Amino acid sequence: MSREKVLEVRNLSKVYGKGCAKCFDSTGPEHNTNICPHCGSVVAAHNISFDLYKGEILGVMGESGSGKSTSVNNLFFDVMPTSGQATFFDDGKQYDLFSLNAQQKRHLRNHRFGMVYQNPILGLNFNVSAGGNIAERLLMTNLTNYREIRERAITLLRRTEVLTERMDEMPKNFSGGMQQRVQIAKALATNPPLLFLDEVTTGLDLSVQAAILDLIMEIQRESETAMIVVTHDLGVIRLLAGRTIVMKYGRIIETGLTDQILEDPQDAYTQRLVASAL
Ligand SMILES: Nc1ncnc2c1ncn2[C@@H]1O[C@H](COP(=O)(O)OP(=O)(O)OP(=O)(O)O)[C@@H](O)[C@H]1O
Repeated sequence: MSREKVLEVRNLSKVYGKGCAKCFDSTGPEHNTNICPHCGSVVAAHNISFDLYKGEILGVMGESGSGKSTSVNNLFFDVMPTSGQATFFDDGKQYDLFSLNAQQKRHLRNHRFGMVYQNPILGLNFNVSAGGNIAERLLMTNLTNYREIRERAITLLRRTEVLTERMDEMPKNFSGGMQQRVQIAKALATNPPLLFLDEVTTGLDLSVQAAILDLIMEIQRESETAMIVVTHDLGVIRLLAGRTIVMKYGRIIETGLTDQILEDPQDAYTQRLVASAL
């Protein structure tokens, strides 16, 4: 795997609420809470640091409420961080993500990042056809010709194994698995170098989950897209992620190669997570 850095995150923190001077020292795994006892604010993420390389899939694992989504949503600009830095490296350019203006953020979201949410309603426009959803994203690129856009949408839907006969139907008529495939097709429309996947198989039937995970692995093999996969599911981590971060009460409690973490977890919490999945 190439070691070209795509993303560098340093000391990212997010507090929901007004916050106080004691928030960080009074929360975290050693306090068994992410709620500050002094001011009631939620320390959703604190001191999150990691690097991501081209072609790599990084897993972010932890139980519900541990801060996984918050950490990723900061990077996709869905949430504003309380503090920290994140640098995105793209085509010889460097972007300090948390200092960008609204237009620059829009540019990265529309052209260079892709996001697939657990809930397809967040990633798809349910009032527009499947093909139209992809066209919306393609229109943000240089493609303006109707036929070219439709052909590219067909290619993407074929790639994600959505029947192209159904491309003019609304995604609300589709099964959950198909909605996820359309979301993935839409996210890939601009060939983004960075893709965020947040619990994308949660709630789907096991066989549908397996097919979506296969698709993600195929995409990784054939493109150099770097991905961050957020999940509470150890099976997803095992299959997809080369390296993994384990979070608890807003902190990273363990990080390393996925094989190592699963075979020899160092932290007691990770040991319990791994044991419970056996
Ligand atoms: N808008 C918000 N306002 C207040 N608290 C929030 C908000 N969003 C998230 N939180 C809190 O931040 C903490 C981390 O939430 P987050 O969604 O990042 O966790 P998660 O690990 O992704 O969990 P899940 O898998 O359930 O989504 C939780 O305690 C959550 O209740």
